[in-house]
Amino acid sequence: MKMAVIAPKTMAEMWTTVGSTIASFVFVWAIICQYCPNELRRYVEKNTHRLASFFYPYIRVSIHEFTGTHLKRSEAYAAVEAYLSVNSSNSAKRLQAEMGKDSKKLVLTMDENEKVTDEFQGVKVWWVLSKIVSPQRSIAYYPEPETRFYKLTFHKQYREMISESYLEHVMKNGKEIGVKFRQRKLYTNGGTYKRSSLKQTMWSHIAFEHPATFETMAMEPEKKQEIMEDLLTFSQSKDFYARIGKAWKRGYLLYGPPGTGKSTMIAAMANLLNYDVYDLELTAVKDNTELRKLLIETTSKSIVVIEDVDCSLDLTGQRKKLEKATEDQNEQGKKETYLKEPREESNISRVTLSGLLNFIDGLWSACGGERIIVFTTNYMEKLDPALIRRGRMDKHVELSYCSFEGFKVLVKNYLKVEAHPLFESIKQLIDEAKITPADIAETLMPKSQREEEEDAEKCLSKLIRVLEDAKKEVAMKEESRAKDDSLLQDKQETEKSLN
Ligand SMILES: Nc1ncnc2c1ncn2[C@@H]1O[C@H](COP(=O)(O)OP(=O)(O)OP(=O)(O)O)[C@@H](O)[C@H]1O
Ligand SMILES: [Mg+2]
Repeated sequence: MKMAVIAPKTMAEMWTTVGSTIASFVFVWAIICQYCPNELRRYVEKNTHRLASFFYPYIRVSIHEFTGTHLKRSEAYAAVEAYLSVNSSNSAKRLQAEMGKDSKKLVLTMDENEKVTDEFQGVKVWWVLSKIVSPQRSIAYYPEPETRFYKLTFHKQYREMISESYLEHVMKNGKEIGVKFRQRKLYTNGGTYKRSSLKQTMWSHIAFEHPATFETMAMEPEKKQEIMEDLLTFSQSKDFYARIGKAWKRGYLLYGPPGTGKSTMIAAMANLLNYDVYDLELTAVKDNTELRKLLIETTSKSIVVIEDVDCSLDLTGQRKKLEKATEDQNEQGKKETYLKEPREESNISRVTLSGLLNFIDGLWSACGGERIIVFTTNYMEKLDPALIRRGRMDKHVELSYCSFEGFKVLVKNYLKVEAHPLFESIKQLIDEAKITPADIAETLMPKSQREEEEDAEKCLSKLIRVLEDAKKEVAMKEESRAKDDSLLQDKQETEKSLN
């Protein structure tokens, strides 16, 4: 009974003493800060830290999302994030949820300031996710620049074991988990988002969910097989590239008329290799420096795509104009004039051909590794030869009008038909009709579920009519071209005879 009366009083007294000691310490510290010379202040500060760490038995390790001058998200941070999402999300009470692989399941990761415990070989460690908000706010409308970091705390007696075995275990597992569970992403640089700090990415992304595969692509089987083998060989050739001293990347140029499957093939490539896709909108890139920054921010195991590269920039023109300027009087002056011209209009992209060439195979292009660069174009002849020479664009793939082999793939995909008496007529027509897989796909598209099951014949008959019309059109075009050619020839001969 006596104890029960005395204990609260003693506790209260004790807290009063602790409180007044802290208050006196703060008071003395404030006086030191205000009146003491800097040297003395630094001396007191240093020794206070030493004293504190002498009594504090724990060690802390921070793993930042972006570090110092690094422009890329830290791989170590990503590995810790993945590791903790699997190993410790059960013990965290506040979690963040993000869509996982193929949008099937939510992946949970710990929320900011949440503390979780992990155990390794009987040793307990603690992880906390924190963030630092930079005191310099750039522009009021944009979010404050902030960086996040994981803080690992463990007892100092396990220092060696944690720094040698545990961290290695976290990195190894985290990377494996990251590859296994990550939702692949489709990135673009085309948005209106502006960077508020160096540490925010220039790419925005959504989940990559394109269903195209090489199996569903209409192409000659041998050509398809060759491309698939080339891609798989590339993805397994890390050591080979290191041995021959070449950056681990490969360039693909896909060319052909519209609707022949260039974009579809990029999706099929990404699905085959399990890569992310960076769809680079070149016209939205301000200049070569921004292009380089975008490149540095791409991760490995990715495909960087520039669609319709002939339309993206006046690459051929740029070079020609430059050459002309060089030939003209006052070489240097003219060259500079041209280069400065677009600066007046701030929206015009100032990416140059040499900037793009550097992007593909300059020194920076090697960072990250395991990257495929794909250009697509409808007009290969419009491109500067330097841009597409072998070594830069290692593989040139022509996607052309639909062949009979391609048709068989499409009809199997769309109508689930592998053989039909009407196939023979289609085989006779298809090469001369010069029709794209996109047009065939549209004709074969069942208008209802019933049609798919019951009326393949109707679709195939319709396709035959479409092919016949297309064949007639091709014949007419060829006839008119022949007429034009002969007219031109006549004109030239008349001119020659007059001269
Ligand atoms: N080779 C192909 N195999 C299967 N489907 C195809 C093929 N080519 C085209 N298609 C179909 O046609 C549509 C358009 O194709 P896609 O966008 O890939 O053509 P593209 O060559 O990229 O055209 P563009 O030059 O206009 O960008 C696709 O949605 C796809 O369904
Ligand atoms: Mg396309």
